Amino acid sequence: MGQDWTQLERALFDPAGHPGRVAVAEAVRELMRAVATTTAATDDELGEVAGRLRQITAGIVAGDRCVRYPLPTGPFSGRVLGSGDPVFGMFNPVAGPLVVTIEPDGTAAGVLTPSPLFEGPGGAVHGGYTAFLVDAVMGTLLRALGISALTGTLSVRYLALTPLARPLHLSAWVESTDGRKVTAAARITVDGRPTVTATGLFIAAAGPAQG
Ligand SMILES: CCCCCCCCCCCCCC(=O)SCCNC(=O)CCNC(=O)[C@H](O)C(C)(C)COP(=O)(O)OP(=O)(O)OC[C@H]1O[C@@H](n2cnc3c(N)ncnc32)[C@H](O)[C@@H]1OP(=O)(O)O
Repeated sequence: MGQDWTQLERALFDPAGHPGRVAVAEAVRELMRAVATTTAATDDELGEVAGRLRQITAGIVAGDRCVRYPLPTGPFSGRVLGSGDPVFGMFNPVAGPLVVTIEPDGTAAGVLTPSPLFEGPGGAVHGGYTAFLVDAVMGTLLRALGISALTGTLSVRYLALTPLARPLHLSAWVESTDGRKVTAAARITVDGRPTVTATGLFIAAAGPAQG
């Protein structure tokens, strides 16, 4: 594996240089969780909170796209830090954020404790969300390996319900490459037990890498 990712992230994206943006994303993440889960506040109280929140939002000029740094292309290893990405972006309140590390052996490992905002049936994590996570960890791995590719076909097998409020351990690796077609695989494990496996057929860009 080539250059250490941490050298690259320092050059391209240093969260320490944007403490306000990182802090506001974290605060909004906490707010979303509180709003979606509170049983203590009355409807009147929440209506009053909504008014105050609208005042805060009115003081921030919104743009059309998430603020994000250009995505580097690999090969790199080490921890991936994201900016505006919805999976691991530290500037994006919707992001887990998933912490992804590209291992020296060319695989990816990630960990995330899912928010109750992503609850699906049976008090477990929504299957669309786990599909989102496995797609992202495979896509990130390919990018880190220097392959700029889009998901062509994603196949997800749900082995068991994925519990909320437990750390999800994600792993991804490349199965095979056939010209522009790259097959990657991923798994989610909770407490040592696999709950989701996935295969992604990624189609590498015919031209230069996209940001
Ligand atoms: C370092 C890390 C940094 C951090 C990075 C963060 C990254 C974030 C990661 C987040 C990750 C998020 C990830 C996302 O969210 S990616 C977003 C979701 N994906 C898309 O939106 C893709 C939309 N589709 C397309 O753009 C095109 O259809 C693509 C690019 C897929 C192919 O169109 P293209 O015109 O280029 O291809 P071609 O027609 O010349 O065909 C070429 C070959 O491919 C085969 N084929 C084609 N399509 C499919 C298919 N669907 N399944 C299976 N196979 C398919 C085809 O048969 C042919 O094979 P053959 O006949 O040669 O054998």
